[in-house]
Amino acid sequence: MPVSSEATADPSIRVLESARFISEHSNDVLVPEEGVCRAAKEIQERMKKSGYSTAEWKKHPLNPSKADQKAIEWIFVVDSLNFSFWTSKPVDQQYSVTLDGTTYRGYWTLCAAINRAIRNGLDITDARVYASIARDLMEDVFRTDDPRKQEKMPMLERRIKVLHEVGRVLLDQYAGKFSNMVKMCQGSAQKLLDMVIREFPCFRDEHVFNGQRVCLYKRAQILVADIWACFEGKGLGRFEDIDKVTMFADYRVPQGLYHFGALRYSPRLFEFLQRSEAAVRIEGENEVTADGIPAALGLLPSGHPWEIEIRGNSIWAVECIRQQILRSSGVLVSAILIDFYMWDYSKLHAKAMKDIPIHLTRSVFY
Ligand SMILES: Nc1nc2c(c(CN[C@H]3C=C[C@H](O)[C@@H]3O)cn2[C@@H]2O[C@H](COP(=O)(O)O)[C@@H](O)[C@H]2O)c(=O)[nH]1
Repeated sequence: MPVSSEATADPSIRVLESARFISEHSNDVLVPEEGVCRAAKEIQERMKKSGYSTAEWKKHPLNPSKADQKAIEWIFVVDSLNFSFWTSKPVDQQYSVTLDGTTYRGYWTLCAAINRAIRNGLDITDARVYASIARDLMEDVFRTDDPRKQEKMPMLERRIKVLHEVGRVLLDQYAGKFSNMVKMCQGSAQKLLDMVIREFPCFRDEHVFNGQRVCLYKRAQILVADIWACFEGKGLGRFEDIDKVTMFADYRVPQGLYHFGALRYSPRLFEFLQRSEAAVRIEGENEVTADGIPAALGLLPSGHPWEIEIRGNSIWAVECIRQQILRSSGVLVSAILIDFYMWDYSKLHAKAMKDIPIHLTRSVFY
């Protein structure tokens, strides 16, 4: 199934076609039918019991509690930097940020650091601030408050470059506000995705797999999904075509899908992933390649076939789960809510998943 390479097809449709193409041409990752059925049953029951909905989004203490234009600027900066938090360090050495007595790791360090900066008087969600922010200021934004910890926020240089790039475009063409781009899409998530992918190269999560261009658009789609969830599908977060948005291909949800049996790796891939975590723990990620991406033994370079197989099959697995839930119960669940649920579940049950390795890629895409 060749991927519609033309930009005419909606971005999320291009992602879904890419996911199907990747799944049909994978050698080391599989979406087992019986695992999908088991996962669909389990996930649907759990989501129903927890009453999982967009209302959950604002309940998290680090997410904006009010759906307004400030929240949109906050979501835009966070989702511009929403990539590559994984660490091979033991928990007590991991980079962390503490806010209001809670210590955060992984993705949540980004949100805690942004909120701490705003409280300290630096409005890091204002394009006039971040479009030209200096390195020392960004080091302070992401400082850890535990002097015993050596580890820092990964890929600081790339994060500064991303902020400069996206801030410049907003100031030059959208009066410095991402909410102006949201208003221009007239309630179409796909139109907004098109604009984001066109205007911001760092969101252009596209690769070549098996000779075909494939689109994964993880950060562009989660940006739209976070706005939709924050506004609970109303006002500026009302998108009549939101249901086309797919799962967001990161490195955490594949772990949860594997745990539920909806994803399987070949023995050689599984063993490589296990060894990588150990290798990176010993080796560290010292040397940095030309474009500022750290390289080391055991890392999967961005665009590696195995990385694309894991990410593409994760999108496809969630689509199969979504279709299985519809078939078995007549209930239409969005890929977004399945994704949000699976991500939260994977974080909550990290211990139960510790023997399922994640792939280690340093990338600005996820
Ligand atoms: N597929 C998917 N990937 C997601 C998220 C989120 C955060 N969204 C939550 C925030 C508000 C809503 O309540 C959402 O639940 C972050 N990530 C990705 O995970 C990785 C971080 O993992 P760790 O190192 O373990 O923290 C990294 O690639 C990051 O880009 C999601 O929802 N889905």
